[in-house]
Amino acid sequence: MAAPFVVPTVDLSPYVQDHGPAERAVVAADLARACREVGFIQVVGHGVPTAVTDGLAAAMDDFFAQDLAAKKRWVRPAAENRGYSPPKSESLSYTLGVDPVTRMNDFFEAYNVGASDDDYPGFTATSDDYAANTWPDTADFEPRVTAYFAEARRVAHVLQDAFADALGTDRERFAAVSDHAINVLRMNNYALPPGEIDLGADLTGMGEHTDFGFVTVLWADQVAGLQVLGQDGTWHDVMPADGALLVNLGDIAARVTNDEWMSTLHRVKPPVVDGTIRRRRSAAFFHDWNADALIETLPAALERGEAFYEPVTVSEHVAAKLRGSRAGVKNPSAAREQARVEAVLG
Ligand SMILES: O=C(O)CCC(=O)C(=O)O
Ligand SMILES: [Fe+2]
Repeated sequence: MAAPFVVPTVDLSPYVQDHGPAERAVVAADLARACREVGFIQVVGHGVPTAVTDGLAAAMDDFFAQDLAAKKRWVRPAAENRGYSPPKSESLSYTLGVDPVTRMNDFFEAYNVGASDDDYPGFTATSDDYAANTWPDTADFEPRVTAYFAEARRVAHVLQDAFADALGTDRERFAAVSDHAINVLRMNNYALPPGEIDLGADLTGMGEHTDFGFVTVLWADQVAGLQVLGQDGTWHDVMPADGALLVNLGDIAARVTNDEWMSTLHRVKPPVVDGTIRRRRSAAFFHDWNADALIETLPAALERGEAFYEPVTVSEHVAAKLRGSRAGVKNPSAAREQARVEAVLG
């Protein structure tokens, strides 16, 4: 029988506060097990001040509370992956190369910000991956979101070092491919006005998908809705423990480890209570590496077997995924993911 589904909790403080190598080795081993078996981790001891996450939540509330017309002033071209995405403008299951089960787009609305080339002295972007941010005019949106972005990026880099240790890989190897990383923070709001809910329909907050990057740091409300696909082939509700951030691996981590680590499928189905969606918020910080970095299987993983994936640049990989989500084109290079999803969804 498969082991019961549990998202392991890992205390990152030996890395955050730079305790000795013995304590760090224990953390690295715990992370490795979680990455192999689940692909999701409850991370405590991350050092993100509550005032910063409170500020993020308040900035999101102020922005999303506006009417749709006011929010639509901040829509940007899809290729830039910045600004406002209205409800039902994306369909995440297309990123996997499968049709959405309901053939209805996801109802989340989102605001995206990300790294721009100004953040990286000496680097000049040649693609849309580093588009400058636009900041809505709601009070203190920029300082509050920027403060959280910096913290989430710090946590992602701490995790990246710990992952290098866990994989027995030189930290420099990952640092070199992320010195101008495409980092994106997607702030998600799951809410639909009463009356827009057709109770007969299978409502999807965000369709099933895997994240594209190396690692995702996820802040979320303690409201049900996030569901993670277990090794048992069923969906499990996951919400952050008190004070925890959820961390999950993305496709880059699966590719470099030749699927020894899991880029786990997940989706969001917020609960409907008395005919109204229980509002839920989340903010996913995607640490995606440099646009021009090549995603290649690590030598240690190749010693264990033939590579499942062709090398691809981060930019090509992200573009193939986003074409699916935004333009309704099934991602043709997601064969392995597609097989996994179809095994579950039929
Ligand atoms: O809302 C959530 O908890 C998950 C969001 C997510 O998976 C994403 O933005 O990629
Ligand atoms: Fe995700």
